[in-house]
Amino acid sequence: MVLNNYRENVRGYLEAIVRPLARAGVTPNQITVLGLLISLTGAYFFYRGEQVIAALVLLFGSLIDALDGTLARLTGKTSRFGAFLDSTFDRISDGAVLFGIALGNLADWRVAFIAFMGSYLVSYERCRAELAGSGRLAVGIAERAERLLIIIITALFGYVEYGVYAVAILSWITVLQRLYAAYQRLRE
Ligand SMILES: CC(C)CCC[C@@H](C)CCC[C@@H](C)CCC[C@@H](C)CCOC[C@@H](COP(=O)(O)OP(=O)(O)OC[C@H]1O[C@@H](n2ccc(N)nc2=O)[C@H](O)[C@@H]1O)OCC[C@H](C)CCC[C@H](C)CCC[C@H](C)CCCC(C)C
Ligand SMILES: O=P([O-])([O-])O[C@@H]1[C@@H](O)[C@H](O)[C@@H](O)[C@H](O)[C@@H]1O
Ligand SMILES: [Mg+2]
Ligand SMILES: [Mg+2]
Repeated sequence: MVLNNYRENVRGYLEAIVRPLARAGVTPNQITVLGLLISLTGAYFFYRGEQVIAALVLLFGSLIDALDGTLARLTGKTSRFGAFLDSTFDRISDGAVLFGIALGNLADWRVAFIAFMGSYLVSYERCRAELAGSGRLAVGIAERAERLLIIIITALFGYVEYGVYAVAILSWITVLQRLYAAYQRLRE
């Protein structure tokens, strides 16, 4: 919730980046696919134990992830499939990053698994509750932007292990926060 509030502050910069792309005829879905490929590359660097490079690649991948939606909105090309593709690729990226960290022995695989379950549940809860009519359930201390930034910053300093611990704990707190919010909005 916290970082999502800053979307408006960076919108102008993101639009400046996508304008030439729009002129070149690049489509939002192409950017979405590129974003996934970059995130998978970041995951690969984690697997190789190169956490600083992985962090920089993931940071770049996050920028690309912000550009697809920006391009879609700027050119009036938002689509329901694009939204679905973006969310689906977010899940693949989230899973691949934690898998890469675990495979690369950068963190205890059991903690990575708990972080993985928590991360997926947070996003699933939002999707399922919104489908049930809760309205926008962007609630909780560790939404995707926070989780990603924790991994990126700790990896930049060579301590991604602690990032995984933090995501494991904070994502499960968010699971409880969303459970409670959904209960309040959907109980009757
Ligand atoms: C090589 C590197 C060094 C390069 C560095 C570049 C930097 C300038 C990086 C800046 C990145 C910054 C913009 C984002 C960082 C936050 C990131 C860690 C968190 C994850 O970000 C996710 C991102 C995008 O989310 P979504 O995909 O959900 O949103 P959209 O795509 O916009 O919209 C989806 C929506 O669009 C439609 N659509 C989409 C796709 C498609 N194909 N068709 C479509 O129609 C559809 O309607 C969909 O529903 O979130 C971005 C916003 C973010 C939350 C804002 C955070 C701002 C914060 C102040 C940034 C601080 C970060 C700081 C630069 C980090 C540096 C710190 C350092 C110590 C690491
Ligand atoms: O923040 P979170 O809910 O864990 O994760 C998600 C968002 O960040 C993402 O952009 C959206 O497309 C997903 O469907 C999901 O809701
Ligand atoms: Mg996006
Ligand atoms: Mg995305």
